[in-house]
Amino acid sequence: MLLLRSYRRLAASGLFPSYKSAIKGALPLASLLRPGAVAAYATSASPPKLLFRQLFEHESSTYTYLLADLTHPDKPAVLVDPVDKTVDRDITLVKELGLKLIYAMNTHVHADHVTGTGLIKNKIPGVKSVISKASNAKADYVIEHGDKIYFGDLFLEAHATPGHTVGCVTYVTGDGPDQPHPRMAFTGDALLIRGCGRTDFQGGCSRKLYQSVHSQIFTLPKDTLIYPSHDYKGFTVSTVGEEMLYNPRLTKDEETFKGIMEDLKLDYPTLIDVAVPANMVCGLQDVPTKA
Ligand SMILES: N[C@@H](CCC(=O)N[C@@H](CSS)C(=O)NCC(=O)O)C(=O)O
Ligand SMILES: [Fe+2]
Repeated sequence: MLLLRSYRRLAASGLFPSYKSAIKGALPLASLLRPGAVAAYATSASPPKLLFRQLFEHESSTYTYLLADLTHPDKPAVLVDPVDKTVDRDITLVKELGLKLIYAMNTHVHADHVTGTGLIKNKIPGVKSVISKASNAKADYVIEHGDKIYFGDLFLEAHATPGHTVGCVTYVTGDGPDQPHPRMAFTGDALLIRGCGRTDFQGGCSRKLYQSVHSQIFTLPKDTLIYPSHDYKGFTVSTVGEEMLYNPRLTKDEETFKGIMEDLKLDYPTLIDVAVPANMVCGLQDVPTKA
């Protein structure tokens, strides 16, 4: 009876044929009464709470993430790792979707691109910048391990994951009835898909990175979705379980990992001398002063 009542509620929402027409034949009655079948409809028809978009900036191969709580009247939203070059695209999207951007957050002080945080703050008054205290960078809010950044009923919890830089954090969606399942982890450059961030500048340390990933990311539920700051190979998303099995660097023991990182011999990012000083102040010095 309870299951039928919940189907009636769904039918009333207009998403499914009415209860009567379903009974008449749109769906066999047996499937209506099978608890699994009805539960599946209830799950897929519940209004989505989380709005999630993965956005890409081609020059630096950077992902920016937009998250919002759609069931809150204000539709509060956060942007993770916005890039200066794509700020107008991101702001247009936020406006088109009717969201209220409240935080522009960084996973770390980026070395390869200038953050869009400063430009966004200038273009949307009221938006607050967020970065870790350990990064020593300037922002409206400096967060520490365990801090929760709320947008509506949803939140991102900061997990300190140093090693690529001293101040790297991974933002993880919360657990609980309101929070998205599976969880999502925005790993910055700590963990890339089938890779990881380099450890040869900005206080980088391969041992720290190894311990960060193993203690803070690989301990999350295996179905946790991994969303990194960059991808250079065409990947968009992975899972904790997948990286624990197939990451060519982090599946090795710590000593082997250290050797791999020492042998990378990557060129310094082209923009490092511009990007790091700019990002230490959340990109603000690039913002034209208002008349
Ligand atoms: N060629 C790019 C920089 C590429 C690079 O160094 N990427 C970083 C992340 S941005 S700090 C990295 O950690 N890469 C790891 C790897 O294994 O590639 C440029 O010039 O901007
Ligand atoms: Fe980085």
